Amino acid sequence: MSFSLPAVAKLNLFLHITGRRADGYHNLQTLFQMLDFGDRLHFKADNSGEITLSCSDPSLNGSDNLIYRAAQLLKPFAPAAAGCQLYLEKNLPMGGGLGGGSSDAATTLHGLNKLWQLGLSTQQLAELGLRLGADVPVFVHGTTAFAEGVGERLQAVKLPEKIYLVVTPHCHISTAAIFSHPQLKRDTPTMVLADLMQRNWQNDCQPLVEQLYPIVAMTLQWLLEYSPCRMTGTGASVFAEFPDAASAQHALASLPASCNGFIARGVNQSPLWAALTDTDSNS
Ligand SMILES: C[C@](O)(CO)[C@H](O)COP(=O)(O)OP(=O)(O)OC[C@H]1O[C@@H](n2ccc(N)nc2=O)[C@H](O)[C@@H]1O
Ligand SMILES: Nc1ncnc2c1ncn2[C@@H]1O[C@H](COP(=O)(O)OP(=O)(O)OP(=O)(O)O)[C@@H](O)[C@H]1O
Repeated sequence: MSFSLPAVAKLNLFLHITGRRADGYHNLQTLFQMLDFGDRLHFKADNSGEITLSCSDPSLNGSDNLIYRAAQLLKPFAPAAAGCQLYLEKNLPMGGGLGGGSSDAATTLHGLNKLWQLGLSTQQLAELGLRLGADVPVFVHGTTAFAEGVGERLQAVKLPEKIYLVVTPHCHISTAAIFSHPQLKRDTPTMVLADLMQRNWQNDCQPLVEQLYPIVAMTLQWLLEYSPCRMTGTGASVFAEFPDAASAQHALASLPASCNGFIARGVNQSPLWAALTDTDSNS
């Protein structure tokens, strides 16, 4: 059996940090917007009992890849002879706040659950995924969602499916470094979702990241000429909403050389779900 599945990006439309837990992790309130753009993972079953992974970007070939680690988490649920060959087509920038690695891990969990016919529920996959990272559960559920806790308490939200220009300045920002920084704002009051939806949306990591990485501040200034914009996650990517693809394309055409960018549509449900249904009907 073989098939391929998408691993899409997310935006944090707002990101509030409401406190720090004893284990160092932070409690958040965030609105995850799924996009229709991302990586692609190819799955092939074999009877080797081994997991092999190769990537379009060879720097990702190691066993610390979240895809490999997700596959290892599922291996104990499968017969000893169950093996797989995985190939990652990497399209998303890394360390960009778009959740690429987490999304790859979530797609791996769904893909191998199918390939090895494990019959695990989405909830079981999300709980396993949380061991790999706070962003993995939302990609396992694959819907635009409001999240609390460290990002694992999810409530699906339906939003208008808008066009976004996503711009990633050429700098790598470590999520752990931002969350452990003494100057990070960690005291935004917890609010109910209805109030959060009414307010101006903000990202509590943005002021610190703009200060530490002037290129992020400059990219936001450039994008602001076209449309109101914000940062996603802990950066470095920033995004703005556009009324249509043509106006987003107009801005993308004058992208500074210090950045990469792509245009995507916000979707309420990840295309992963439709692709999983297709593999059902093809297998
Ligand atoms: C910034 C976001 O992308 C917003 O969606 C996520 O909160 C980050 O999720 P992630 O990359 O999956 O994060 P993890 O791989 O679990 O953790 C990376 C680092 O970020 C810190 N971290 C992460 C999530 C969180 N709620 N609080 C944290 O303090 C942890 O100290 C950890 O060392
Ligand atoms: N499959 C993967 N794809 C990308 N990065 C991976 C993967 N597996 C492990 N990594 C490691 O994780 C780091 C962060 O990658 P990722 O692209 O997920 O960051 P991010 O978009 O900032 O994520 P988040 O928004 O969840 O913080 C990379 O620098 C890389 O070393």
